[in-house]
Amino acid sequence: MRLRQLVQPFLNYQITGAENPDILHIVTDSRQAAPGALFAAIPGHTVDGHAFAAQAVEQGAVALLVERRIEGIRADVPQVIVRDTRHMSALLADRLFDRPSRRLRVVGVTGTNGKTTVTHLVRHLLEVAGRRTGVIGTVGAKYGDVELPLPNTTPEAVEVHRLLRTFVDAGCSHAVMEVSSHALVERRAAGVSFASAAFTNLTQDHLDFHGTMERYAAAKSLLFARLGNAFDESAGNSPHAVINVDDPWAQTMMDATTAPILTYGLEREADIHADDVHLTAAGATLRVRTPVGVLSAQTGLIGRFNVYNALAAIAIALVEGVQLDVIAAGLASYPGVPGRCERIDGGQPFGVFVDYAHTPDGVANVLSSVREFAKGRVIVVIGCGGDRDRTKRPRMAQTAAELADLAIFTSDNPRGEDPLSILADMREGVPPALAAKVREQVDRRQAIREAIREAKPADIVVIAGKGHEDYQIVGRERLHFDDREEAREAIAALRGQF
Ligand SMILES: CC(=O)N[C@H]1[C@@H](OP(=O)(O)OP(=O)(O)OC[C@H]2O[C@@H](n3ccc(=O)[nH]c3=O)[C@H](O)[C@@H]2O)O[C@H](CO)[C@@H](O)[C@@H]1O[C@H](C)C(=O)N[C@@H](C)C(=O)N[C@H](CCC(=O)O)C(=O)O
Ligand SMILES: Nc1ncnc2c1ncn2[C@@H]1O[C@H](COP(=O)(O)OP(=O)(O)OP(=O)(O)O)[C@@H](O)[C@H]1O
Ligand SMILES: N[C@H](CCC[C@H](N)C(=O)O)C(=O)O
Ligand SMILES: [Mg+2]
Repeated sequence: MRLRQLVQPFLNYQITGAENPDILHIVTDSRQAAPGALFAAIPGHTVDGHAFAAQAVEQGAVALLVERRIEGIRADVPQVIVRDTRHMSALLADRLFDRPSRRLRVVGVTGTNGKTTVTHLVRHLLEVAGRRTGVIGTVGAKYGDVELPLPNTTPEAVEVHRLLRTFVDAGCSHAVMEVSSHALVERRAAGVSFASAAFTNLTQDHLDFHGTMERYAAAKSLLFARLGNAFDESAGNSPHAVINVDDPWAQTMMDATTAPILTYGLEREADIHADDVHLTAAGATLRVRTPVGVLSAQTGLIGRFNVYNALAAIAIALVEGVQLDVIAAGLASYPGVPGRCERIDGGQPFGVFVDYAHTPDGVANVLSSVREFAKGRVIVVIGCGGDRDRTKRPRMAQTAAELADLAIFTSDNPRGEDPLSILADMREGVPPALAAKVREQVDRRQAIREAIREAKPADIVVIAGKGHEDYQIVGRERLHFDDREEAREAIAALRGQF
């Protein structure tokens, strides 16, 4: 599409020169600029993309999207000057890719915990119902048999629209995406027309970025505030807000939206309400009242928190018109998400789970869930990520020390921080009375080995915080490291003793 045609619907811009190049793609990283690219210069948290405009032009960019005119750029390269390049790059990508989100039913899932689990479960339910569905989130993008790695839970906006276009071209009718709070603040989902949006819960995380829980909640509520705007009804059902009514922040999300609301929960009265739940070591059985009838279901997902995730997925599937019996079949056949309570079985006489709990609430949930069926002790290996919310460290540590019989504190992704100082932050959360339950081993590999060597028959070892990650970020390096591989090796090393 020609540059002037691309920007024409947006009134508030200025453009330099008289050129009108053909725009083939939009890039926000100068290193990806190529002939035919429009380079969008984004002021980031670490550097300002405007500093790389000249480099983008050298690499072939034919136009620039900027917040101020950049001197020294060739006159035949037009500069489109706008107030907010992050926002405008999203809207232009939506237009360049021919509005892919309007050709799909896009479901957005937000909340502190459970997004990956819910999105993958929804994808499974929709696929069982015969709807081809793409997913975007922490473990990457997936459609059909294709899996693509992604740098963030919600990628930047141009990438989001590009992926949605890929899903349309691959014949998908639906897309399910995790919408993180960072993404909402940074407008990574701008221009996406959502068919429905779900809220799982809000507990402490990311206070380094948002400052307070109120601001964190306000970020999440942005997804509900815009729900249904510019929605094309010919595409299907009206957009719905799907809300976990048992969460204390539910009302904030409900107040933000003008869309119809479908609530789910276990405690309070809800449209989708589980009124008979049995948790077992193998998962859960549940009886769920819905506006269209009663559903008896069984799931292999472990723990009460996963019953909430299942209810969110049931609600979304209902909004998308999936029949109750198909939902029940889908719940029963769902294989689970990599790195979320993933069972590692190397023939050992104790349980080993790799889990992604990386918030105080996530740690409490996974440890209390395994406690319900553990016949022996619960041992946890846990660390906290560097360069992220420090205030959650002592709380995660305290929760681990309270709920486990033995907690081995170790490194997660130290990033730019000294692993020992992260351990010191964790230690501060442990009350003296619990100190005897805690050990420290800064080397994660050794910590996993120690936990597995320590386990006796019927104990359960939970390796928390890194889940599906197959790397460890130390300084600026990303080294291969996979908790599941490490656990298997540690078990194999003991095999003669079982
Ligand atoms: C704090 C934050 O959100 N950072 C995100 C942000 O980076 P940034 O604003 O710091 O970018 P920057 O490095 O300053 O660069 C500014 C601009 O210059 C460009 N640039 C830079 C260098 C160069 O040579 N040429 C060039 O053009 C960059 O491409 C960018 O457009 O924009 C980048 C591109 O979209 C993101 O990858 C990056 O995520 C970083 C890696 C990150 O760690 N983000 C975390 C906090 C995050 O977003 N997490 C959420 C939630 C996770 C969850 O709990 O689910 C997520 O959605 O992943
Ligand atoms: N509904 C829930 N409530 C509380 N904790 C949960 C819930 N679902 C999952 N968890 C815990 O949080 C961890 C992460 O789950 P999941 O990956 O589904 O969340 P997420 O919201 O996608 O996380 P992220 O913000 O990292 O993308 C799980 O491994 C589990 O320990
Ligand atoms: N999506 C989460 C992942 C945290 C996982 C943990 N392994 C860490 O590195 O802190 C975040 O961006 O905070
Ligand atoms: Mg996720």
